[in-house]
Amino acid sequence: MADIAKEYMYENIERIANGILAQTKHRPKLGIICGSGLGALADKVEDRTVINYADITGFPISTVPGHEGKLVIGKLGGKAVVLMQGRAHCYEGHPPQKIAIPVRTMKLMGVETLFVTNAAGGINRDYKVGDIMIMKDHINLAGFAGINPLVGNNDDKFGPRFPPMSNAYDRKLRDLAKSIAKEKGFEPFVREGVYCMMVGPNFETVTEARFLNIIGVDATGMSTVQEVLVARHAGMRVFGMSLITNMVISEYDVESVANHAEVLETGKARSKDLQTLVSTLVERMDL
Ligand SMILES: O=P(O)(O)O[C@@H]1C[C@H](O)[C@@H](CO)O1
Ligand SMILES: Nc1nc2[nH]cnc2c(=O)[nH]1
Repeated sequence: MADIAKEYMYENIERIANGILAQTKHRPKLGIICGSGLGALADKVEDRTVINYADITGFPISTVPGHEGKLVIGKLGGKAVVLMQGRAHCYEGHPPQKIAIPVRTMKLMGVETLFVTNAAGGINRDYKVGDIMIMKDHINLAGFAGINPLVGNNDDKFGPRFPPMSNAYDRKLRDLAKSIAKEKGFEPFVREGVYCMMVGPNFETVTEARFLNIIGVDATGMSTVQEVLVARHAGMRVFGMSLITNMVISEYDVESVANHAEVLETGKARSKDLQTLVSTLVERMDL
């Protein structure tokens, strides 16, 4: 088996984590990754330290609009958090092992729980644009093609060779999120379902959309799953939410097509409710 590249090694991640901790007084136990157009949550973080990904040697940089590329460390809902305002994706040319770096960095900073968010296309035909889907499970379709951040030599300091994945999304946090949604009157647009990662960057063909529906997918996107695999490998607790920014076209020969501008627009429109859901969850969860 090929050796792990130096940049992915424990010692390098430890160096990155210590470098970040040296720049802030906060010691977060919660990490939050904001997907396309969802980075406004960072505005709610108080007493913050902000570091550009470009200033963190070894961090993957995002090149996509809607991903600010900033690490924000401070207080949210009374708790210390480290928030990623945007993420890098495999379709930007990053190997999956590189996508693992920010999650492992958070782990070595002391983070125990990871929240992941993303913009996704609705596959479930009962879903509507603007729905928020609590992630119950995922299908790692990219993994079926061998694209998995855990491939390669396993360093037991990060986690075990064969991590279970049948309980990836924390049940208690999902229940808490659902009860908060009920209390806030969000029930009409909060769902719970299965996310599937496609590598992208193209959106789905009609037949791919139909296939995803048949195999039990509710929403599809181009991220998140690899972060979840790495977090669970490292023993972190995970909670995830998808914002349904568009419905994936599942009829042949229709005029409209998916586009990134629509994704960002919906992100803006539903941003406040998503922020309320996340910040209330942070306030009420045990850490
Ligand atoms: O980072 P996420 O998964 O939120 O971004 C989604 C997938 C693509 O990067 C982009 C497509 O509009 O949004
Ligand atoms: N793969 C995929 N990713 C998305 N991200 C936001 N919308 C979509 C979509 O329709 N398909």
